[in-house]
Amino acid sequence: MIRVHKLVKEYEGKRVVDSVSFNVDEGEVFGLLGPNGAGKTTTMEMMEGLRTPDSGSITIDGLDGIRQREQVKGIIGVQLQSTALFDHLKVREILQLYGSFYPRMQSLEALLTSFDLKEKESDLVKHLSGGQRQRLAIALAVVHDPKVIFLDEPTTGLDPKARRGLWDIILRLKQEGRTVFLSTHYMEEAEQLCDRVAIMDSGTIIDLNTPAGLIRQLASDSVVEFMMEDVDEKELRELEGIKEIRLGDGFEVCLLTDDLRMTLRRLIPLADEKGWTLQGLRTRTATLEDVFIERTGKRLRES
Ligand SMILES: Nc1ncnc2c1ncn2[C@@H]1O[C@H](COP(=O)(O)OP(=O)(O)OP(=O)(O)O)[C@@H](O)[C@H]1O
Repeated sequence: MIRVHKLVKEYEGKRVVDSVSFNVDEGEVFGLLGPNGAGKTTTMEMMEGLRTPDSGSITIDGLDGIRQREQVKGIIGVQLQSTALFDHLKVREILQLYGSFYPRMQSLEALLTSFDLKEKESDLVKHLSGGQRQRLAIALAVVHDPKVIFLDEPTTGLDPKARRGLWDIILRLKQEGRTVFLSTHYMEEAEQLCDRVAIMDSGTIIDLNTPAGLIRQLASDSVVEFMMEDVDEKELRELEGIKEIRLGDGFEVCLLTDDLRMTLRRLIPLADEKGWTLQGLRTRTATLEDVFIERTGKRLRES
């Protein structure tokens, strides 16, 4: 459905998108994951026809994303940042207004119902909660029944309940057969929603796979976390199974292991012997966040 080939964008001589290529299949939810400044928004805005690439090509449903921008606009939907919504219009009015920009519009009633905005239809946009505003922003992106939807960090700043509400909506867009292109800082979101994820850092795609595939590539599959004062990294490194040690701010220790059972069997007696207190010891399986740190050495923005 989407083909991006060797896309390049420079600002003041600095390459912020550096020969990026990927394909997005019809009907998939494709995630672009990366830290602040990685180049996600610039990439998406070139795909949306809002910025012109310096070189490279974009094809969306067979149309040239650079030379056939007007036709592309008819088949894509772009979620506006909620701050850009017209605060002084009512929910129903803004949906009608956006619908009027296109030759055909989805049924207003169906939109209000499926985005859970029926009760709010006569409320002013400025009186909506964060989650309701985001639902409205996505409803506005699909008023013209587009094949492809671009969502730029749709759940940033939302509480967990509102975020999950939006996830349901995004999965429904997929069930309707639409292709969803999503940028996010939230690992859990990428794991839950995306069929495939491209990891972007410093203007390039450094990995692209299914969430499970990315995690499988990790050298370690489990993580042991605890808090400890005066970390003896050398002793910890010699524990069986340890692939990597990450020390966080404060006293946080994170051990990545490919043999959780053996690591724990050695860690506990070692802590007794040395008189270490391992506060809040817990284990978990590796996540996309671990993949991201391993590949980039960076953390994504904290949720
Ligand atoms: N119009 C512009 N002029 C100059 N530099 C820009 C412009 N837009 C973006 N940049 C720079 O390009 C780089 C990539 O920015 P971009 O917004 O694409 O990153 P991002 O991955 O979307 O980050 P975020 O998650 O913070 O939105 C950043 O260093 C940014 O400062």
